[in-house]
Order: sequence, then C-alpha cells, then structure tokens
Amino acid sequence: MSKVSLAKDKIKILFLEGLHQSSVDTLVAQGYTNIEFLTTSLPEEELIEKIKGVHFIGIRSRSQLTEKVFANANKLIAVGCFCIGTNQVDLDAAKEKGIVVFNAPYSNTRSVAELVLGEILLLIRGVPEKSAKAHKGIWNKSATGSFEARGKTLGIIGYGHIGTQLGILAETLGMTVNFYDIETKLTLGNASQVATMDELLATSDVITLHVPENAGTQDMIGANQFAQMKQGAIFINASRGTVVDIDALAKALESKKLAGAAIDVFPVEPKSNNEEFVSPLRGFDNVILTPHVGGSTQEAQKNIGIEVSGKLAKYSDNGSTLSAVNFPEASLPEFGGRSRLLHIHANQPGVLTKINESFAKHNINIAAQYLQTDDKLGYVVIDVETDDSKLALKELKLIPGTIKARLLH
Ligand SMILES: NC(=O)C1=CN([C@@H]2O[C@H](COP(=O)(O)OP(=O)(O)OC[C@H]3O[C@@H](n4cnc5c(N)ncnc54)[C@H](O)[C@@H]3O)[C@@H](O)[C@H]2O)C=CC1
Ligand SMILES: O=C(O)CCC(=O)C(=O)O
Repeated sequence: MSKVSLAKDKIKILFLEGLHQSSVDTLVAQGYTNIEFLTTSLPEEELIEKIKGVHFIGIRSRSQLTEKVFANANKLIAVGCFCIGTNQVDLDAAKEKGIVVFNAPYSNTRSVAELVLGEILLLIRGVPEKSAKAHKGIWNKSATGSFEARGKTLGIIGYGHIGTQLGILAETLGMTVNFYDIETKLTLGNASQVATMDELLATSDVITLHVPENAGTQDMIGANQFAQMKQGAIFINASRGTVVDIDALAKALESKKLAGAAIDVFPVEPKSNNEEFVSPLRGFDNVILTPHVGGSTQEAQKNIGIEVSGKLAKYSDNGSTLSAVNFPEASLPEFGGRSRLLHIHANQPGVLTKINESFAKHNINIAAQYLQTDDKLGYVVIDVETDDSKLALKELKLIPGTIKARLLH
C-alpha cells in the first residue's frame, strides 16, 4: 500500500496582517500546526519569496495577491481572505493555477453597519467639528448645523449584507431609508428602492456607500455626483477607496457643499501601522477619518478567523469548495472509499471519460465521484477503493487538461 498525501503538520500555512488568534486556534485544533504568523502585509517582492513552498495563505485587505505572486506560488492550494472584499486577489490568476479562494461574506457586516450608524449620528450633530474645536480650546455651544437623525433621509448605495442591516438600524432612529442598487432587491423594513443613483443623490440628507470594488464602481462618486447632492449633505464611505474620486470629495468639503463626511477606506492605504497616512482629507474638522476599521471588532475578527480557517481546513480535509469565490462549488459528504483524490482541470469535453477509462485500465474501483464545473474549470472529487492511491494520483496527473491533482487521504 502506498499513499502520498501530505501529513497535516507538513502543510505550510502563512498568515499575514495580524489575523485573529481564532484563525490559528481553529487550524491547530484540526491538526494543522505548521503556521507562520505575521502581523503585517508584505510588499510584492518579499511576498514572492515568502510564498514559495506555502500551501495555504491567509490575508486581509492589504495584501496584494497578484498574477506575479501566484506565478511564484509553487505549492499554493488555497487562499483565505479573512474579510469580505476579494479585490486584492487576482481571482482569475488563482483560478488558472487551480488555487481556490475563500472569504468571509457575512462575519463583519454588522460591525460596519454599527460604525456607519454611529457616524451618521455624530455627523448630523456636527460633533467631529465641535470636538476638534474644543480640543483647541474653542467653546462652540450652538445649535447651528445640528440636527436630529429622526425624519431625515438616508440614501444607501449598494443594498447588500451591510446596506440592508444599516437600513434596519437607521429606521429605528426614525430615518427614512432609500437605496439604489443595480439589482432589484427585496426591501427590508420600510425602505424604498429608487430607480436611479441621481434620484438618490438629490433626495438624501445622508449618503452612504456599500458597493464592492469592481470595474462598475470605480470612481462612481465624483464631481458630478457631489454636485447633485443636497446642499449640506453628509457623505460616508466604508466600502472601498477606489469608488470615490478623493480629490472631488476634498473639493466638495472645501466648498461646504458637504456638511461632513466619514471615510474609512482610501484609494491608497498604508501597508502597516508604521507607515504615515497621507490624504487630501487630512485637516478637515468635519470629517471622521478611520484607518479601514469598519470590520475591525473583536466579535467580527474572531468569527472571521473561525469561518475562513474552517473553510481552509475543510477544503484540505475533504475537498469541499462550498462558498469559494473563484471556483466551482462542491459540498462533499464525509470521505467514503479508501482514498479520496481531487482533480482540477480545464473545462473541456471528455476529461471525466479519460479519468474513468484510465482508472478502469488499472483496476482502480471508483466508490463515488463528484463533478462541478464552471465556464473555465472542472473540479472532480473521486473516492476510490484501491491499495495503490499513488498510482491513481499518477494517472490523474497524466490526464490532458490537468491543472492540479491531489490525494487527500
Ligand atoms: N470598511 C470595511 O472594513 C469593510 C468594507 N467592506 C466593503 O463593503 C462592500 C459591501 O459589502 P456587503 O454589503 O457585504 O456586500 P454585498 O455583496 O452583500 O452587497 C453589495 C451590494 O452592492 C450592489 N452593487 C454592486 N455594484 C453596484 C453599483 N454599481 N451600484 C449600486 N449597487 C451596486 C450589489 O448588487 C449588492 O447588493 C464589500 O465589497 C467591501 O468592499 C466590507 C466589510 C468591511
Ligand atoms: O478587516 C480588513 O482587513 C478588511 C475589511 C474589509 O474591508 C472587508 O471585509 O472587505
């Protein structure tokens, strides 16, 4: 009998950006102990060196996993994004190399919604400005520019997991909630979907962005959009920095078109806490600037650690790709035969037939077979009854179109 699957303690894991301890604990509890833990992201050249020999990598939003990084990732099996956004990862490059990418689509959404709710209340009362003045010794006891949130209109752009939760929370303050989304959405509470972004911009007292970073959202808020907003509107962005033209935002603040803003994300963000934060928004007393901490609560980070490490372990243990962001999704039952192998191939006709013919030729009996495909990839997981799983793996690697083949057990 010969087996060539890697022992769990030989599987090399690299965690960057100071993930929560739960990410490590979850893997260690499942036997994955070979974990290198760094608190910062790495520049591309360093990452290219570091990623060699690594089987699993865990990152947050700062690490850029580029095509060049993947080209040097000679052993990489999967990426865990311990966050929602996956725009920092070249998903196509990963896919072409048969590398699965997971994220945590829900775990920090409540934290973002709560932060934004707090910012709405502070900005609508002019608290950031009054606080900044008080720190300078200026006593500005005045109701000018101070309002209740009750009765005001909140305009949400991007009514997904965060936008919907924020809408419900804002309604408890008595706000009217409108939203704009490219998809028709089920409205929660008393929210209303408006037909165009222009309509939302022109009718909202507070505008907040909760869209993903993609080609369609790049610079979606610029000078034209600020011009359409109400005089004295409040503007919040906790989505991605590339969604807003930051110079146009600075101008809208300078001209007092906006009464205030809260910005958590920036087109260029420091790579670590030791790097200076540079932005045209520095120095505005009526702007709350936060260092991309929308999802940074103990609760969110702990849950994300458990969720994403759990997905990595499950993929490593049984091949499940459920909720992968760049891969055919396969939810697999517990391991059935003597050995489980997985095979990732270019989605072209005849691959499965070739696998079956090759196994038949070598008397490798298939106990179960699971296939999922998308436009580019085929992902097949095979439980076999054989003493010689090494031979089965060797045969899989010879199939034309193979991208990756692995023996799990
Ligand atoms: N500041 C922070 O720490 C955090 C930031 N985020 C960011 O927030 C974003 C949103 O998160 P979720 O609500 O969980 O995502 P989601 O995917 O649940 O919702 C996004 C919504 O935006 C809509 N959308 C996409 N393109 C649009 C467009 N051009 N115009 C209008 N609507 C559009 C989608 O249809 C969807 O309803 C994430 O992609 C991430 O970039 C997420 C978590 C933490
Ligand atoms: O916490 C992080 O590092 C990133 C949070 C975020 O922006 C996300 O989840 O998309």
